[in-house]
Amino acid sequence: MNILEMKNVTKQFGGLTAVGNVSIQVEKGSIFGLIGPNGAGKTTIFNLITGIYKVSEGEIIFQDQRIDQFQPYQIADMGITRTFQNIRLFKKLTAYENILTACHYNANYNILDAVIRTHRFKKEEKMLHDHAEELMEIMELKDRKDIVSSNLPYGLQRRLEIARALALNPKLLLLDEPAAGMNPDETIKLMELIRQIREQFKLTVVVIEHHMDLIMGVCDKIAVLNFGRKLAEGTAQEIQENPKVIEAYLGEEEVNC
Ligand SMILES: Nc1ncnc2c1ncn2[C@@H]1O[C@H](COP(=O)(O)OP(=O)(O)OP(=O)(O)O)[C@@H](O)[C@H]1O
Repeated sequence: MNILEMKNVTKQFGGLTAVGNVSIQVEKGSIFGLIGPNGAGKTTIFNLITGIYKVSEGEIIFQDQRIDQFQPYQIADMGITRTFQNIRLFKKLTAYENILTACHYNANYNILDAVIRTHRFKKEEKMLHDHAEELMEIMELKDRKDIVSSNLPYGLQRRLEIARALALNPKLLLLDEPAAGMNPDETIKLMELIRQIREQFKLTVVVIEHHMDLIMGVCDKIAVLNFGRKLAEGTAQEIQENPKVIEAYLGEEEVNC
């Protein structure tokens, strides 16, 4: 069963076709990779799915509902969450506060509960704190809990961004270059974490990445974009053997698109 479908989606910026007639289907519970050279249209696809950009043509369907005319907040409420290519944490808040702030998006109490500190407020607050603790633990950030996020090493900031995205209880998680700036060990660790959170949170993940090891190691299916067009789609093995993909860039000495 598909959780997300893009049908013949085109996005134009003036005369530039950033995404041209792209169709993809993402199966529920899968990890789907989007790869392609710089400027291929990958981030534009994330911006279309999340409603930041409106499609010029085509349809985007999430859980059997057309979402391409929805506002970003409506799409977020339906359970689509993303991380960004350029880290966007609350820089002056601690790691814990970053996650807790996101957990509060789903807080189930009103302002009166908060002012007079009702039983419901206290119970709910405890749940949110427990959830934040759990996410810190899963993402192995617990020993950095009280560190201001801008002081965390880059790799941990990336993990914190994912933890914060998970705090919103997404059904579909979009990761935009989660391994950017990570060394090979950190990248392998991240790969394991992506698998783990998919299982634990029953998530579907779409990941854009330039690290081919991560993409080939973690994705059930991969779509390759080139100049805004879908060049190929398939399993890691099919993609690596596809002559068009090899010609476009995998055949380069360094497998790093
Ligand atoms: N808001 C915008 N206005 C005009 N052009 C844009 C806009 N956003 C993206 N583009 C253009 O669309 C094309 C696709 O960009 P996009 O950022 O989606 O590529 P990408 O595959 O994510 O690249 P990278 O790997 O470098 O992040 C590029 O030519 C880019 O300059």
